[in-house]
Amino acid sequence: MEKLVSVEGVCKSYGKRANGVSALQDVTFHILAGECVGVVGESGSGKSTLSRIVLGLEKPDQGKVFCMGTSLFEKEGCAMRELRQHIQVVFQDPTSSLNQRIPIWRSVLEPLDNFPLVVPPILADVRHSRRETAQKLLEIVGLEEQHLDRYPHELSGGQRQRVAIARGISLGPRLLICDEPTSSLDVYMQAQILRLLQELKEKLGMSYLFISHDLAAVRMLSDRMMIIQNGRIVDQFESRDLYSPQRHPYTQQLIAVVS
Ligand SMILES: Nc1ncnc2c1ncn2[C@@H]1O[C@H](COP(=O)(O)OP(=O)(O)OP(=O)(O)O)[C@@H](O)[C@H]1O
Repeated sequence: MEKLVSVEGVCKSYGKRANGVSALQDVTFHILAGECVGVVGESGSGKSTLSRIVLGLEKPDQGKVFCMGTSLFEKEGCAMRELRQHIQVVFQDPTSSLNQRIPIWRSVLEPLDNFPLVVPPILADVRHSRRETAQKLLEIVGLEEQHLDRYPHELSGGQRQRVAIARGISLGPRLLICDEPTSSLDVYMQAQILRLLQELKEKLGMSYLFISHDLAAVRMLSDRMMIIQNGRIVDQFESRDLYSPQRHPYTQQLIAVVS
């Protein structure tokens, strides 16, 4: 199967070397087309640094990231922009990722407005109309027409996260990075958003890099899992093998904490 993303020997430090923080150390993994790879780690283990690097927002000090066979940091201008269109992200806090001053329908369209020539297959029949495009995107994430003209503060946290997901899928990306997408929600909403992500994975066939400190959530959605500790991937396995006795001692510690 096609390797959609390859991360090879990535290292990243912040601050001066002697007393700096090593956020990622020799990180290597890949994501296949249509696959969901989960990353679990404690606070400060390097998860968000990894997502920023795969998004192309931060350069690694060492190592390479390939997206669809092209090195992410060797491209510039239009080529980089085109590559970025295929990697989208949903962050933890939907409130800060949505503009409070514009209605939901305009927020949903922002990524498409930045790429006016992109017509993802799911929007082919409505792309001629901005309003219909926004409505279709909301429908796909389980919101209704009545939500189009509301402002972010007029929605619940779970509904705002659905809007953020609608934006995330609007360009028909090959990879959706979900960086703690359920952490700001209550348990009931968390389950709903996980179910939505699961449905979208099946419907749209995109890959996910699903980042969380929640072992159970990651296991539910992921085909494969990686455990990150102090910037290093210490364990990688098929999700069904989470409880295998062969797991790394640190993975076993994480399991013990939640069981
Ligand atoms: N811009 C930065 N400047 C300095 N240090 C940073 C910066 N970004 C991250 N770090 C440090 O790098 C390490 C990894 O941080 P990162 O945010 O990637 O971890 P995380 O696993 O996402 O944590 P959390 O779950 O709390 O968000 C931490 O020690 C953090 O303090």
